[in-house]
Amino acid sequence: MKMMSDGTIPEHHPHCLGCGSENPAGMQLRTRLDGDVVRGEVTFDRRQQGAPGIAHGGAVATVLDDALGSVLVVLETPAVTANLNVSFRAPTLLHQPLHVEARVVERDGRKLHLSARLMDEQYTTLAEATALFLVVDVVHFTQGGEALPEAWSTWGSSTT
Ligand SMILES: CCCCCCCC/C=C\CCCCCCCC(=O)SCCNC(=O)CCNC(=O)[C@H](O)C(C)(C)COP(=O)(O)OP(=O)(O)OC[C@H]1O[C@@H](n2cnc3c(N)ncnc32)[C@H](O)[C@@H]1OP(=O)(O)O
Repeated sequence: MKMMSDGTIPEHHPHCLGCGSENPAGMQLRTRLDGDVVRGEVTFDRRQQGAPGIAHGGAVATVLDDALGSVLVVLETPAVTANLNVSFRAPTLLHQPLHVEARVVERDGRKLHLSARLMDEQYTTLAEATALFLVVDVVHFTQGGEALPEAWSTWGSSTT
């Protein structure tokens, strides 16, 4: 299990590994492990706006997918999103601190069934996702021709 000394989960985006930079679309998502659940906080701003004052659904899906990616870091298991199903339960407002959580539901061979939830400050659900991740060999991530983070070299890459 891979964590920093303060319990936070290291940044898992290869392009900004270790630099404390932003996630896709400029979203800052810091995650930590709480029992079996990855928890994090995120605040959307105008860069993620869809309708006026409201986050774009694609940005919401990105945060949920990214929180699920943190679960992979905890598991130290290379996997990719095969299917992501998002239910939007209430408008996600910009400029509000939000809670995110993600967890493993079930593992069946290469198939990782995961779930994630985005909540407002009062923990009211705004969006929830179920996802199928498929465990892949590390070779999968070399297809873009970029160097892989050193930390990934110790991860289990068994796909069985
Ligand atoms: C050692 C170090 C390693 C380091 C690793 C770091 C880990 C990453 C950590 C951090 C990363 C950054 C953050 C991540 C954040 C979010 C993750 C993303 O956004 S990932 C990008 C978007 N996703 C893709 O680009 C996938 C594109 N798709 C593919 O590459 C393939 O389709 C793939 C690998 C997913 C599956 O291809 P196949 O050839 O390996 O497997 P087949 O034979 O098609 O399927 C296997 C089983 O899964 C089912 N399956 C496949 N796709 C399905 C789907 N969409 N829905 C339902 N079932 C599906 C099939 O029906 C089959 O099931 P049956 O074995 O017959 O029971």
